[in-house]
Parts: sequence; structure tokens; C-alpha cells
Amino acid sequence: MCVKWLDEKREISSAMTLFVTTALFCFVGSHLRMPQELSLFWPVNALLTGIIVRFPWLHRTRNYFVCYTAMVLNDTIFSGWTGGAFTINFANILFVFVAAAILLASPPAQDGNALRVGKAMRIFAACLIASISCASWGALAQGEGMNEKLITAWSDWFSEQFSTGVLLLPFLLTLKRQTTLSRAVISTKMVLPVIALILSVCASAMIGGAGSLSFPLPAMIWCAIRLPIVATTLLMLITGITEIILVVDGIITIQGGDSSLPLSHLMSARLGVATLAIGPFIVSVSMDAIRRLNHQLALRADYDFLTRLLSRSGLYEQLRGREIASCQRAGVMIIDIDYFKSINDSFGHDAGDAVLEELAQRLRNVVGDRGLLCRFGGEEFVAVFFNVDREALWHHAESIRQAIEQEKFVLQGNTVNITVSIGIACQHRLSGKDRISAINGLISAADKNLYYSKRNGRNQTSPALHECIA
Ligand SMILES: Nc1nc2c(ncn2[C@@H]2O[C@H](COP(=O)(O)OP(=O)(O)OP(=O)(O)O)[C@@H](O)[C@H]2O)c(=O)[nH]1
Repeated sequence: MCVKWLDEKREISSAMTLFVTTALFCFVGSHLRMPQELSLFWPVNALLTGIIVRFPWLHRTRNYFVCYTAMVLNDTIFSGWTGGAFTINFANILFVFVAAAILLASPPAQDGNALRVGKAMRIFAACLIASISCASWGALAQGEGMNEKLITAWSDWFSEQFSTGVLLLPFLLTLKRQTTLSRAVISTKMVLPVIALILSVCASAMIGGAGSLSFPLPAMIWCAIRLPIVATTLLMLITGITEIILVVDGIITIQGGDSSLPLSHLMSARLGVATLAIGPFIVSVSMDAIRRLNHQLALRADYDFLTRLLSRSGLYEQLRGREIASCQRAGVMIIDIDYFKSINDSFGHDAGDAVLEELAQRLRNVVGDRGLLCRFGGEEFVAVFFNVDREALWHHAESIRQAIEQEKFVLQGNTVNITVSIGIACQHRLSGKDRISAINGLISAADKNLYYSKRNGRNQTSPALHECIA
């Protein structure tokens, strides 16, 4: 049984899930802050923002209140805070609310999983504005007076929220619900950018200095071009966290004297790493959009819009397919509607289109997966069969012709008798090398036979059965 933990129709259980999740995140998050390196990250706010953006119906005041209560409870019980639990956590919930509101303000993508470039850019803006709001409240809530300590507290809050948000949210928002990573084919083309990324992080640590933080940028852009978007965002997250930890541990040395800087070198590093990450992310989202577009264009070119059968180019594409390569014999038939012009003239072009759609469906029913079916042009269809002899091909053609003839078409309330003429051609020992030109030859031969069917009165298959047996 599949339990949906977050379900729009089950508000109470969804609120409870949100409460438990928030409390768990806070509990784990506050314990993860113990080591000094990880005290720089507070992923809870970005995680909650990611959940709310992925389940937009959660973006309701009462759900924010549920999260806030869980945060306060966690700090009261486990951190021993009293008043601070209420005021400080308000800053956290402010981040979640502002970031989610900005991200949800854009309409959802048409394609469920696609993250558009505009929305990707919004992540940066959302984290920036949410971090400013959160830092402003959080620094004041810490009870600092109007002095230098307030500025330090503000920049601490801001750099932490901003860097965690910008690094984590792209990954959370591109992670597919049913990830297909395991099925992705890992090739050298994919491994090389990852190796380059690891080497560039090592180079940052060895060379040091302010510029070293941007060393991984070219490798990250390379990853963005070569890898699926979710893999890129995951690598961005890992690289960003690694760089920040390396700065904290002094392995990447970027500072001169902190006293000469308006922000500490660490905060500067956090902001720098987050700002760098957005470039590869935009490249990755753009590449994803280009891949999807290419796929859609290929589909559009390979299928006929009206009948959803293969188009002529789609047929040739299929013929190049590997499964057909081993095929020895092929048979082709051309199916042409009789007096189709008079259907258009009597009932209009739309009715003519409806006939083409209905006819395509009937052809599909008869041919099934025994052959390839294509709308070759106008009111002409081509079916290609493999490993058939002429007699079997003739019987296939007749079953198609009879299926069209026997069931009448209804056009604008009128019952109309529609028939088709068919020409067939068959070839033994189809050459694997020049399959396309062999099929083209068969189409020409079948077209000649179609002409005989038309000339001899239509609604028939040519050549006749006795010629096929001979
Ligand atoms: N509704 C519609 N008509 C189309 C489409 N493509 C081609 N046609 C029409 O199909 C008709 C074909 O006419 P003809 O080539 O004279 O053939 P026919 O009337 O079927 O006569 P025979 O083939 O000789 O039996 C033309 O009137 C075209 O305009 C289409 O996508 N939709």
C-alpha cells in the first residue's frame, strides 16, 4: 500500500507530516551544527522552502504556523531556549515564507518536471530577498544594540541563509519524484567533467587566495552541459559545501587581515561560493530546456500531427532502427482513399480530416505491431511489413480493405461508404546495407500496383491473389 504523506485532501495528516518533518530537520540540523565546519549551515529553511514549492497547496498561513510551532518546540526542549525560541525562529519562518512566496508567484511549468530559466533565476532573487528579511529580523532578535555587533550578526545570518538556499534549493527543485538516475547511462563524457571538478577543488586548496574559489567554475559549467540537471545541482551543492568547509579549516586560504574587510573572509567566501553557483545552474537549466525542445522537435517531425501515425521522415527513421537490420524479407502496401476529394467537397475539409483520423485508427487496429504504419502524404498511407511473403501481404491488404469497407463512416449525421484502393509489393533477401533504397523501390512498385487498382474500378488490392501465389 502506498501512503501519501502529503496529500492535499488530507489536511490534518499533511499538517502532522509537516510538523514532524520540521521538528526532525531542526533536531538533526541543530546537532549537525556541533562541529565547527557544519555550524555554518542551516539547511532547514531551504528544505522547508523546497517542500512547499514542490507542493504549492502547502503555501498557507496555517502550515507556516505548524512549521513555526515545531521549530519553537524543538528549541525549547532540546536547546533550552525560552523567549529566544519564539523570536529567533520567526526569522527562520520568514525566510521560508518569503522564498516560497516569490518562487510560487511564477506560473508552474507546462511540462511537470521542467524548471524554466526564468524560474531558475528566481531562486537567486528569492534567496536574496528571503535572506535579507530573515537576517534583518534575526539580527535584531539576537538582542544586539545598534553597533558593530549588529552588523556582524546580520551578515552572519545573511551569508548563512543565502549560501545554503542558493546551493540547496536548485537540487531540491530539480530532484524528480521518481528519479531515473539509476537508469542513466554513465559514459566517459559524463565522468570527465566530474574529474575536472574534483581536480579544480584540489587546485583551489593548493593555490589558495581570493581567486581560488572560482577555480571550479569552468568544470561546473562543463558538468552543466554534459550531465542531467539533477546531477549538476547535486555537484554544485557538494562543491559549494566543500569549498566553504575548506575555507573554515584554513585549507583554502583566501584572507588578508579580516580587520581590513567590511565582512569577515568567511562570510565573503560563503557569498562568493553561492554567487558562483548560479552561473552553472542557469547553464544546466538552459541545456535541459534545449534537450527537451530537441526531443519535442524530433517527435513532431517523426509523427503526423493529424493522425498520430509515423510521418514519412519518421518511417525512414524507424527503418534505420537496429531491430529491423536483421530482417530478410519486406513487403510494402500503399493504401489510398477512393474519391476523397468528393468527401471534402460534399462535407467540408474538417469532415475530410475526421475521415483521415478514423481511417488511421482502423489501420492501426488491423496492422498492430506486425508492421510500420505511416501517413505518406494527403490521403495516402504506407504500411511496411517484415518477414512476409507476397501471399501473406495480400491477405493483410485485404483485411485492411475489408475493415474499411465494412464499417461505414458517419459524417455530419450521414452514413458514408468509404473504400480504399491498395497496391502491394514484396522483396525477398532484403539487403541490410541499403535497406532504405530497397524499401523506396518497393514503395514505387506498390504505387504502380495502386494505379492498377484505381484504373480497374477502385476498392481492390493489386496484384490479385493468383498473381501473388504464382
Ligand atoms: N481534409 C483533408 N483533405 C486532404 C488532406 N490532404 C489532402 N487532401 C485532399 O485529398 C484530395 C485528393 O484528391 P485526388 O488526388 O483527386 O484523389 P481522390 O479524390 O481521392 O480520387 P482517387 O484517388 O482517384 O480515388 C484533394 O482534394 C486534397 O485536397 C488533408 O490533410 N485533409
